[in-house]
Amino acid sequence: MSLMSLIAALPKTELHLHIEGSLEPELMMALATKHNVSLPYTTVEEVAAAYQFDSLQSFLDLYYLGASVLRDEEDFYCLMRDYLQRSHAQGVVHCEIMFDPQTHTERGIGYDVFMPGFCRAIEEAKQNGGPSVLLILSFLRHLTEQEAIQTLQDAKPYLDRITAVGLDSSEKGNPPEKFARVFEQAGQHGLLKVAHAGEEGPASYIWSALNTLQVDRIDHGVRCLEDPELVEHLVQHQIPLTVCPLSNVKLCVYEKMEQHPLRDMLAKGLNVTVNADDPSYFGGYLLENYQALVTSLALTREEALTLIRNGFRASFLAPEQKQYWLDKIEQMADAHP
Ligand SMILES: Nc1ncnc2[nH]cnc12
Ligand SMILES: [Zn+2]
Repeated sequence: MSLMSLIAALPKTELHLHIEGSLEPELMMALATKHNVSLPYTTVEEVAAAYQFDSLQSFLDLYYLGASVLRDEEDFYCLMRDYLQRSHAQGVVHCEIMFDPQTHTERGIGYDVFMPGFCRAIEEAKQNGGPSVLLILSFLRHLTEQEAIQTLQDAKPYLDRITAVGLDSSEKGNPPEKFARVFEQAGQHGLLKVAHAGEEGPASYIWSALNTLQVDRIDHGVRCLEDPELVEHLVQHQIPLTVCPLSNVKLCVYEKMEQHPLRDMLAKGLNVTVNADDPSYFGGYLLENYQALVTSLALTREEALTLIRNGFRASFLAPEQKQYWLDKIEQMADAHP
């Protein structure tokens, strides 16, 4: 069995996935027609051709534009259904999915529209043997903390469906400490915490996410490598980093996949996981990320197994569920030496 066939067959997690970033050009065009939304593209090929980014911001501009076609409950249902079908086909058994309420509420589309759509698709996946799903409510960091506090308030009727809060969007100039109070409030509601940090922003933002926001995981975190003391801290406390290789290359964090430090990070003992981020914008879902690591970095079988195990260890699953999947991985790895 080839390494890629083994990776494909093993149960896997997805811990860093923006549902709005899984909007495929086909669905975007269909919804633009349905709602009479005008986009600067007329064909799926034109959409794909526009996905050339030179920074996080250049991507975010198109990501928010794309999300503007999502209008009614059925649209959000289709978005989640399509993502869960694709990830199921790739052997993903558990997903922790971010959604950006403010991308929708700013357009007058409320929780009462997107939450029922998401939840219907999640229930359906559960009935059909698809992945289990936990939801992460992510605040847009280019907006104010007061707006994030309002967003958390508005989520109150839905908190039983939400596991954690997150922090995404334009990183530079919007440090984690800007959101100290809203993360504290989220903690008081019993929510877990993650934050994008050290993607484009400096290593100091990772310290701030840990010390000020008290996050359970860091999304991206690759720039920790610029601060040896931080690396030591992350290794010592085994803080999970949800790394997204295709995203990092597409957004020019690294020029080429061959330059990606993922194997060095593993060698240092960092608790690294592999994830897709915004698969329809970055050229692939979870397996395409693994494929890139195997092809461009010569990822080994042991490293691949470590990454896959780390995904379950870093997840918000209950300990017995983690153990169930970790045992399955060992059985399957033993059966295919
Ligand atoms: N990779 C990313 N970084 C920051 N914000 C995002 N929103 C969606 N994808 C993102
Ligand atoms: Zn992200």
